[in-house]
Amino acid sequence: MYETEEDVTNVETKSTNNNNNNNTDTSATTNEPAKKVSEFMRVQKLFRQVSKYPSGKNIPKEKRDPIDYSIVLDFHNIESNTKENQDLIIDCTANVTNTEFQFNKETEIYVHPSEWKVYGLKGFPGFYFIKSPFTTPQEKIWIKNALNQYASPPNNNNNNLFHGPVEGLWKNGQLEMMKQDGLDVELKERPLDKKGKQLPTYCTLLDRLAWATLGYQYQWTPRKYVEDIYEDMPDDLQSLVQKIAVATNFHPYVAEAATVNFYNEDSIMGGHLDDAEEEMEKPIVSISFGATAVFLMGGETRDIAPIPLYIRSGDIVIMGGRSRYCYHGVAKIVEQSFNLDLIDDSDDIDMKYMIQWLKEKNRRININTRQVFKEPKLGGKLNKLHI
Ligand SMILES: O=C(O)CCC(=O)C(=O)O
Ligand SMILES: [Fe+2]
Repeated sequence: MYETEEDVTNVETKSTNNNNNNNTDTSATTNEPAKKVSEFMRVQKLFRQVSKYPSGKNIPKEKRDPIDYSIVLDFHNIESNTKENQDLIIDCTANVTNTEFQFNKETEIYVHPSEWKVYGLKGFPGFYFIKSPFTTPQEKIWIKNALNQYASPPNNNNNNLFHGPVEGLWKNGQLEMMKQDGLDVELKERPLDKKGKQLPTYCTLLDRLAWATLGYQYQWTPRKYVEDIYEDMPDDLQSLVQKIAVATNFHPYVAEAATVNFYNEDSIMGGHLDDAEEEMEKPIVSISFGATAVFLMGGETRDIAPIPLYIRSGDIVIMGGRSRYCYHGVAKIVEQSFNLDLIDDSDDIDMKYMIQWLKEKNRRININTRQVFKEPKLGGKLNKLHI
């Protein structure tokens, strides 16, 4: 990962290691000179709105031409698909739900596998789509994990690259939000970063949060994993994806690394391959929460037109087999698509603020895991697992 077409052609450079929200697309305009664009880029552009008047002034969001979503494949509403898309959908439910899962305490609130709906895509062997198997409380647990734990040291994230380790990112950001709401909280002075400058507000850092890494910490500049840069993989994430691997016949599977992506209403992820792993025969297992994405599932070159499909809150995508070698990306976060079931009316104040923060910018969290080594090493901790 991630050399995108933007990087290659310099049409729009997406940097992964600076301090800006690297996913944010600020470039959509119709007045670009005609260029030879790949099929991947052509489809990606169908989901970009003209954002500037010829004068260069910004067009307000509500005045932009609406996007035509009619070609987007929807596994949640099979009947509503175009005939072409219906022909691509393979119902694999029976193969998967026959598998017996060991449900344990942490996982018992998933919908039981016998009730899962699982689909494949014609022409993409090894690709599976599991319609959200999470209950709403379970979705909230993953959101909390991502914000509290995954985006904090010792795991790396894009803010840490720039400022050095930022402790308590969510906790401190929430205190700032509570203060803004007029609540009686005391804010501590923000520490200095690695360059000796005071950290920006935690809310600013949360707004810029674009990615975090788990397990073997992917090194973005040399584009590789380094054997001795490893932090513990969370046990609950390991347990979840191993069950998915059993269900989809990729067992045994050891998640040794994960990328956690934080999207907002303006984010995109350009077409890319995830090919830094020595082990490419094991799938990428990808879970998402919050807003809905238009995901592009492409071919082994950018010259093949990708299939746009919706990924909603709680859905799981498995890219194994040949689909592990295919270009993919996120073309659009669908306007006002935040999963309203997540709105929290409990007494859990942290959860309430997390959901509010996600909803206010139609945010989406994606967690995707990979096995890195052919002989999994898990940072020397493999014997902890029972696979
Ligand atoms: O957000 C997604 O659904 C895709 C993320 C992805 O492809 C990646 O992190 O490599
Ligand atoms: Fe990817």
